[in-house]
Amino acid sequence: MGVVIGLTGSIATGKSTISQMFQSFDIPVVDADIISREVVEIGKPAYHQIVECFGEEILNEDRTLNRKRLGQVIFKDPKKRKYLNDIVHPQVRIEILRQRDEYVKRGVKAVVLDIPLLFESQLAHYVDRTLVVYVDEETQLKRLKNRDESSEEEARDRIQAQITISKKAKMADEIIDNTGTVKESFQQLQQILVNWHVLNEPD
Ligand SMILES: CC(C)(COP(=O)(O)OP(=O)(O)OC[C@H]1O[C@@H](n2cnc3c(N)ncnc32)[C@H](O)[C@@H]1O)[C@@H](O)C(=O)NCCC(=O)NCCS
Ligand SMILES: Nc1ncnc2c1ncn2[C@@H]1O[C@H](COP(=O)(O)OP(=O)(O)OP(=O)(O)O)[C@@H](O)[C@H]1O
Repeated sequence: MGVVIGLTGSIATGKSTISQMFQSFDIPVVDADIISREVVEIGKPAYHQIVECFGEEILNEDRTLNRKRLGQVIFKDPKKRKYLNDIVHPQVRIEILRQRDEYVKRGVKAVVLDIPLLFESQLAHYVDRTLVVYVDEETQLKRLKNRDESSEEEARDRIQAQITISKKAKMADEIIDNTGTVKESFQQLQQILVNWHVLNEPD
Protein backbone atom coordinates (compact mmCIF):
# COMPACT_ATOMS: atom_id res chain seq x y z
CA MET A 1 0.00 0.00 0.00
CA GLY A 2 1.50 3.37 -1.06
CA VAL A 3 2.27 5.97 1.60
CA VAL A 4 0.42 9.29 1.23
CA ILE A 5 2.69 12.11 2.41
CA GLY A 6 1.30 15.54 3.23
CA LEU A 7 3.97 18.16 2.43
CA THR A 8 3.39 21.57 3.92
CA GLY A 9 5.02 24.60 5.51
CA SER A 10 4.19 28.28 5.59
CA ILE A 11 4.53 30.59 2.62
CA ALA A 12 8.05 30.63 1.12
CA THR A 13 9.57 28.15 3.59
CA GLY A 14 10.55 25.88 0.65
CA LYS A 15 7.71 23.46 -0.21
CA SER A 16 8.29 23.75 -3.97
CA THR A 17 12.03 23.23 -3.48
CA ILE A 18 11.39 20.01 -1.54
CA SER A 19 8.61 18.92 -3.89
CA GLN A 20 11.12 18.94 -6.79
CA MET A 21 13.35 16.61 -4.77
CA PHE A 22 10.48 14.13 -4.41
CA GLN A 23 10.09 14.16 -8.17
CA SER A 24 13.80 13.41 -8.54
CA PHE A 25 13.09 10.19 -6.57
CA ASP A 26 10.24 9.41 -9.03
CA ILE A 27 7.68 10.03 -6.30
CA PRO A 28 4.65 11.79 -7.80
CA VAL A 29 3.44 15.10 -6.35
CA VAL A 30 -0.11 16.45 -6.34
CA ASP A 31 0.28 20.24 -6.17
CA ALA A 32 -2.59 22.20 -4.55
CA ASP A 33 -1.27 25.55 -5.85
CA ILE A 34 -1.39 24.29 -9.47
CA ILE A 35 -4.89 22.86 -8.97
CA SER A 36 -6.08 26.10 -7.36
CA ARG A 37 -4.97 27.96 -10.53
CA GLU A 38 -6.74 25.48 -12.82
CA VAL A 39 -10.12 25.64 -11.05
CA VAL A 40 -10.33 29.44 -11.54
CA GLU A 41 -9.65 29.46 -15.30
CA ILE A 42 -12.15 31.34 -17.46
CA GLY A 43 -15.42 29.44 -17.75
CA LYS A 44 -14.93 27.23 -14.70
CA PRO A 45 -17.71 27.45 -12.02
CA ALA A 46 -15.36 29.01 -9.43
CA TYR A 47 -14.36 31.75 -11.91
CA HIS A 48 -17.95 32.94 -12.26
CA GLN A 49 -18.50 32.87 -8.50
CA ILE A 50 -15.33 34.92 -7.90
CA VAL A 51 -16.35 37.59 -10.43
CA GLU A 52 -19.81 37.75 -8.88
CA CYS A 53 -18.38 38.10 -5.38
CA PHE A 54 -15.37 40.42 -6.01
CA GLY A 55 -16.48 42.36 -9.11
CA GLU A 56 -14.89 42.90 -12.52
CA GLU A 57 -12.11 45.03 -11.00
CA ILE A 58 -10.23 41.82 -10.11
CA LEU A 59 -10.00 40.86 -13.84
CA ASN A 60 -7.23 41.57 -16.34
CA GLU A 61 -8.09 43.09 -19.74
CA ASP A 62 -8.25 39.59 -21.26
CA ARG A 63 -10.75 38.66 -18.49
CA THR A 64 -8.41 36.22 -16.74
CA LEU A 65 -8.12 36.70 -12.96
CA ASN A 66 -5.72 39.43 -11.90
CA ARG A 67 -4.11 37.32 -9.19
CA LYS A 68 -1.96 40.12 -7.80
CA ARG A 69 -4.98 42.38 -7.32
CA LEU A 70 -7.12 39.61 -5.80
CA GLY A 71 -4.22 38.77 -3.48
CA GLN A 72 -4.00 42.41 -2.35
CA VAL A 73 -7.69 42.26 -1.44
CA ILE A 74 -7.86 38.91 0.34
CA PHE A 75 -4.56 38.83 2.25
CA LYS A 76 -5.54 42.09 4.01
CA ASP A 77 -9.07 41.06 4.89
CA PRO A 78 -9.87 37.75 6.65
CA LYS A 79 -13.60 38.00 5.79
CA LYS A 80 -12.90 38.34 2.06
CA ARG A 81 -10.29 35.61 2.28
CA LYS A 82 -12.95 33.31 3.69
CA TYR A 83 -15.30 34.18 0.78
CA LEU A 84 -12.58 33.20 -1.70
CA ASN A 85 -11.62 30.06 0.23
CA ASP A 86 -15.26 28.96 0.39
CA ILE A 87 -15.47 29.24 -3.41
CA VAL A 88 -12.12 27.69 -4.35
CA HIS A 89 -11.29 25.10 -1.67
CA PRO A 90 -14.14 22.61 -2.24
CA GLN A 91 -13.14 22.31 -5.92
CA VAL A 92 -9.45 21.98 -5.05
CA ARG A 93 -10.20 19.29 -2.49
CA ILE A 94 -12.15 17.15 -4.98
CA GLU A 95 -9.30 17.29 -7.50
CA ILE A 96 -6.58 16.58 -4.90
CA LEU A 97 -8.43 13.45 -3.77
CA ARG A 98 -9.09 12.35 -7.35
CA GLN A 99 -5.37 12.56 -8.19
CA ARG A 100 -4.35 10.92 -4.88
CA ASP A 101 -6.68 7.96 -5.46
CA GLU A 102 -5.51 7.60 -9.07
CA TYR A 103 -1.85 7.30 -7.97
CA VAL A 104 -2.68 4.89 -5.13
CA LYS A 105 -4.66 2.73 -7.57
CA ARG A 106 -1.62 2.63 -9.87
CA GLY A 107 0.34 1.08 -6.97
CA VAL A 108 2.97 3.81 -6.43
CA LYS A 109 5.26 3.35 -3.41
CA ALA A 110 4.42 6.89 -2.24
CA VAL A 111 2.54 9.98 -3.36
CA VAL A 112 2.97 13.52 -2.04
CA LEU A 113 0.13 15.98 -1.50
CA ASP A 114 1.78 19.42 -1.54
CA ILE A 115 -0.82 21.54 0.29
CA PRO A 116 0.13 24.92 1.79
CA LEU A 117 -3.04 25.00 3.93
CA LEU A 118 -2.96 21.33 5.03
CA PHE A 119 -3.40 22.23 8.72
CA GLU A 120 -5.47 25.43 8.31
CA SER A 121 -8.06 23.55 6.22
CA GLN A 122 -7.94 20.45 8.41
CA LEU A 123 -6.88 18.11 5.62
CA ALA A 124 -4.29 16.11 7.55
CA HIS A 125 -6.65 13.12 7.73
CA TYR A 126 -6.25 12.73 3.94
CA VAL A 127 -2.59 11.70 4.41
CA ASP A 128 -0.65 9.00 6.29
CA ARG A 129 2.34 11.18 7.31
CA THR A 130 2.88 14.94 7.53
CA LEU A 131 6.15 16.63 6.62
CA VAL A 132 6.71 20.33 7.38
CA VAL A 133 9.35 22.41 5.63
CA TYR A 134 10.64 24.79 8.29
CA VAL A 135 12.74 27.96 8.24
CA ASP A 136 12.97 30.55 11.02
CA GLU A 137 10.60 33.49 10.59
CA GLU A 138 13.33 36.00 9.71
CA THR A 139 14.57 33.77 6.85
CA GLN A 140 10.96 33.21 5.71
CA LEU A 141 10.28 36.96 5.42
CA LYS A 142 13.58 37.58 3.63
CA ARG A 143 13.04 34.76 1.08
CA LEU A 144 9.44 35.78 0.45
CA LYS A 145 10.36 39.41 -0.23
CA ASN A 146 13.23 38.37 -2.51
CA ARG A 147 11.24 35.81 -4.50
CA ASP A 148 8.07 37.86 -5.04
CA GLU A 149 9.73 41.28 -5.07
CA SER A 150 7.01 42.24 -2.59
CA SER A 151 6.98 45.03 -0.02
CA GLU A 152 7.48 44.33 3.68
CA GLU A 153 3.75 44.96 4.24
CA GLU A 154 2.55 42.61 1.46
CA ALA A 155 4.90 39.88 2.66
CA ARG A 156 3.78 40.23 6.30
CA ASP A 157 0.08 40.14 5.27
CA ARG A 158 0.65 36.85 3.45
CA ILE A 159 2.58 35.31 6.34
CA GLN A 160 -0.13 36.35 8.81
CA ALA A 161 -2.81 34.61 6.71
CA GLN A 162 -1.40 31.24 7.80
CA ILE A 163 -0.62 29.35 11.01
CA THR A 164 2.94 30.30 12.06
CA ILE A 165 5.71 28.01 10.90
CA SER A 166 6.81 27.27 14.48
CA LYS A 167 3.29 26.02 15.32
CA LYS A 168 3.17 23.91 12.15
CA ALA A 169 6.53 22.39 13.05
CA LYS A 170 4.99 21.15 16.31
CA MET A 171 2.06 19.59 14.44
CA ALA A 172 4.25 17.61 12.01
CA ASP A 173 5.31 13.96 12.02
CA GLU A 174 8.68 15.06 10.58
CA ILE A 175 10.41 18.37 9.84
CA ILE A 176 12.97 19.43 7.26
CA ASP A 177 14.94 22.43 8.49
CA ASN A 178 15.46 24.34 5.23
CA THR A 179 17.36 27.26 6.81
CA GLY A 180 20.65 25.81 5.57
CA THR A 181 21.65 24.84 2.04
CA VAL A 182 19.44 23.01 -0.47
CA LYS A 183 21.90 20.11 -0.29
CA GLU A 184 21.47 19.83 3.49
CA SER A 185 17.69 19.75 3.02
CA PHE A 186 18.05 17.03 0.39
CA GLN A 187 20.01 14.89 2.86
CA GLN A 188 17.33 15.38 5.55
CA LEU A 189 14.60 14.36 3.10
CA GLN A 190 16.53 11.28 2.03
CA GLN A 191 16.94 10.15 5.66
CA ILE A 192 13.24 10.69 6.45
CA LEU A 193 12.23 8.62 3.42
CA VAL A 194 14.59 5.83 4.46
CA ASN A 195 13.06 5.92 7.99
CA TRP A 196 9.57 5.75 6.46
CA HIS A 197 10.66 2.75 4.31
CA VAL A 198 9.90 4.68 1.11
CA LEU A 199 13.57 4.63 -0.01
CA ASN A 200 16.32 2.09 0.50
CA GLU A 201 19.43 3.11 2.44
CA PRO A 202 21.74 5.05 -0.02
CA ASP A 203 24.98 3.25 -1.02
C1 LIG B 1 -5.24 35.03 -3.89
C2 LIG B 1 -4.57 34.40 -5.09
C3 LIG B 1 -5.36 34.68 -6.36
C4 LIG B 1 -3.16 35.01 -5.21
O1 LIG B 1 -2.48 34.38 -6.26
P1 LIG B 1 -0.88 34.40 -6.38
O2 LIG B 1 -0.57 33.89 -7.77
O3 LIG B 1 -0.36 35.75 -6.00
O4 LIG B 1 -0.36 33.38 -5.28
P2 LIG B 1 -0.33 31.76 -5.33
O5 LIG B 1 -1.69 31.23 -5.67
O6 LIG B 1 0.83 31.31 -6.14
O7 LIG B 1 -0.12 31.41 -3.77
C5 LIG B 1 1.15 31.58 -3.17
C6 LIG B 1 1.08 31.14 -1.74
O8 LIG B 1 0.18 31.97 -1.00
C7 LIG B 1 -0.39 31.23 0.05
N1 LIG B 1 -1.87 31.30 -0.07
C8 LIG B 1 -2.62 31.27 -1.19
N2 LIG B 1 -3.93 31.36 -0.91
C9 LIG B 1 -4.02 31.46 0.45
C10 LIG B 1 -5.12 31.58 1.35
N3 LIG B 1 -6.38 31.61 0.90
N4 LIG B 1 -4.84 31.67 2.67
C11 LIG B 1 -3.56 31.64 3.13
N5 LIG B 1 -2.48 31.52 2.31
C12 LIG B 1 -2.71 31.43 1.00
C13 LIG B 1 0.11 29.79 -0.13
O9 LIG B 1 1.22 29.59 0.70
C14 LIG B 1 0.55 29.73 -1.55
O10 LIG B 1 1.56 28.77 -1.76
C15 LIG B 1 -4.42 32.84 -4.91
O11 LIG B 1 -3.48 32.58 -3.92
C16 LIG B 1 -5.72 32.11 -4.57
O12 LIG B 1 -6.56 31.93 -5.44
N6 LIG B 1 -5.89 31.68 -3.29
C17 LIG B 1 -7.05 30.93 -2.87
C18 LIG B 1 -6.82 29.45 -3.08
C19 LIG B 1 -5.87 28.87 -2.08
O13 LIG B 1 -6.17 28.82 -0.88
N7 LIG B 1 -4.71 28.41 -2.53
C20 LIG B 1 -3.72 27.82 -1.66
C21 LIG B 1 -3.62 26.36 -1.79
S1 LIG B 1 -5.11 25.46 -1.92
N1 LIG C 1 17.75 26.09 1.24
C1 LIG C 1 17.56 27.24 0.57
N2 LIG C 1 18.52 28.19 0.55
C2 LIG C 1 18.31 29.37 -0.09
N3 LIG C 1 17.17 29.70 -0.74
C3 LIG C 1 16.17 28.78 -0.74
C4 LIG C 1 16.30 27.52 -0.09
N4 LIG C 1 15.15 26.82 -0.26
C5 LIG C 1 14.32 27.63 -0.98
N5 LIG C 1 14.92 28.81 -1.27
C6 LIG C 1 14.34 29.95 -1.99
O1 LIG C 1 13.34 30.51 -1.14
C7 LIG C 1 12.20 30.91 -1.90
C8 LIG C 1 10.96 30.17 -1.38
O2 LIG C 1 11.07 28.78 -1.69
P1 LIG C 1 9.86 27.99 -2.37
O3 LIG C 1 9.34 28.75 -3.54
O4 LIG C 1 10.32 26.58 -2.57
O5 LIG C 1 8.79 28.09 -1.16
P2 LIG C 1 7.31 27.57 -1.08
O6 LIG C 1 7.13 27.12 0.33
O7 LIG C 1 7.03 26.60 -2.15
O8 LIG C 1 6.47 28.90 -1.32
P3 LIG C 1 4.85 29.08 -1.52
O9 LIG C 1 4.24 28.92 -0.16
O10 LIG C 1 4.69 30.48 -2.01
O11 LIG C 1 4.40 28.05 -2.50
C9 LIG C 1 12.52 30.61 -3.37
O12 LIG C 1 13.01 31.79 -3.97
C10 LIG C 1 13.62 29.54 -3.26
O13 LIG C 1 14.47 29.54 -4.37
